[in-house]
Amino acid sequence: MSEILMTESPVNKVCAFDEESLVKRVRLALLTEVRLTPKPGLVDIRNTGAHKDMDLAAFERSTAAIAPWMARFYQIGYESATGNAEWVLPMIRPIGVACECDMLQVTGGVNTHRGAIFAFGLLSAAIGRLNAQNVPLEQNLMCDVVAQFCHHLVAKELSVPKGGKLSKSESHFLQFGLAGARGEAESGFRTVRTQALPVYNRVMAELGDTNLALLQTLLHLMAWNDDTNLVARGGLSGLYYVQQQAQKLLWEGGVLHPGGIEAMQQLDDALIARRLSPGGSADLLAVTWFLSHFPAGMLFKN
Ligand SMILES: CC(C)(COP(=O)(O)OP(=O)(O)OC[C@H]1O[C@@H](n2cnc3c(N)ncnc32)[C@H](O)[C@@H]1O)[C@@H](O)C(=O)NCCC(=O)NCCS
Ligand SMILES: Nc1ncnc2c1ncn2[C@@H]1O[C@H](COP(=O)(O)OP(=O)(O)OP(=O)(O)O)[C@@H](O)[C@H]1O
Repeated sequence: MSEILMTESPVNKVCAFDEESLVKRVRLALLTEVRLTPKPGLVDIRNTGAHKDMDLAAFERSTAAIAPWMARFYQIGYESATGNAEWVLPMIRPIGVACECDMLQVTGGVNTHRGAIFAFGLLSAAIGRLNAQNVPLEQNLMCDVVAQFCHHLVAKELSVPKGGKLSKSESHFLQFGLAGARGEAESGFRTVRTQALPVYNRVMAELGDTNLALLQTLLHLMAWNDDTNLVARGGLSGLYYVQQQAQKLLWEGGVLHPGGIEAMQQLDDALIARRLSPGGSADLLAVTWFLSHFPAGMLFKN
């Protein structure tokens, strides 16, 4: 909590959170996610999951390269304070592309953090905009602003084929109705707000153990998030396989049950054997951890 200044007011907690705090907090969110172990199919300390082209060191280099860019996203959000929220995404996209270039340079061309850059780029711009408007930084307000930035994004980018070969994300949407990272952002991170944060908060309140809380939250994300990474790698049957295995583990108590960590390792082995990696859920886990440091605030309608 060191870099967040919290002052209690009778109505809510108000956070003063500047660009430097933001960069540090995003860096820590990404490192916390990748170092969390054991994560089924994902890169962690135990192994490289279902990936042959990336490892923990690549994620650490990638994190160091992309975190400083969050200050740029923040600035654009800050400068947008009196403008229309829908203008923000077209303005941060070139910054996102430049940030992706830095990522690719340090990973030798491997996509370690594309989904994370998108999610944290949007959140950073939302924080800048709220700070400039002198509005308290609350989870639900930040997510609401992200939803405003992404208004109609899925319809605009995925529902109208541009001719020629469909992109991976267009075909996930047009064939299966799955909107991936864009859909999650347009909903103001609905899966994070309705699934992940409540589980994370409950385990933290009961046990105060961040690792267990994050692993249990990851299982919930794997059980309910329509992760298009899994579809890209294993088709719809790959997505359903992971969702069913995670649900089964949760019925048995997940990692809070004796033997739960071993069961998580077995699921890791099963996903590696099938080349399945829930990368979208890993991104949302990092977002969950990041948002958990802010007060919840009023319920957001979406
Ligand atoms: C919207 C983004 C994520 C989409 O890119 P793309 O179409 O290549 O998407 P793709 O379907 O491969 O998904 C990208 C990543 O999203 C994550 N993801 C997948 N499913 C989900 C989900 N349900 N929820 C959240 N994240 C998910 C995964 O990490 C995945 O690797 C973004 O990278 C983008 O806008 N790319 C275009 C170039 C650009 O403008 N980049 C800068 C963005 S700031
Ligand atoms: N610990 C992690 N391990 C693996 N992927 C992760 C992890 N954390 C986040 N991710 C997300 O998963 C995505 C990488 O997944 P993947 O390698 O399947 O994507 P791809 O490059 O689109 O596909 P492919 O490797 O099949 O060409 C990244 O965008 C990243 O945001």
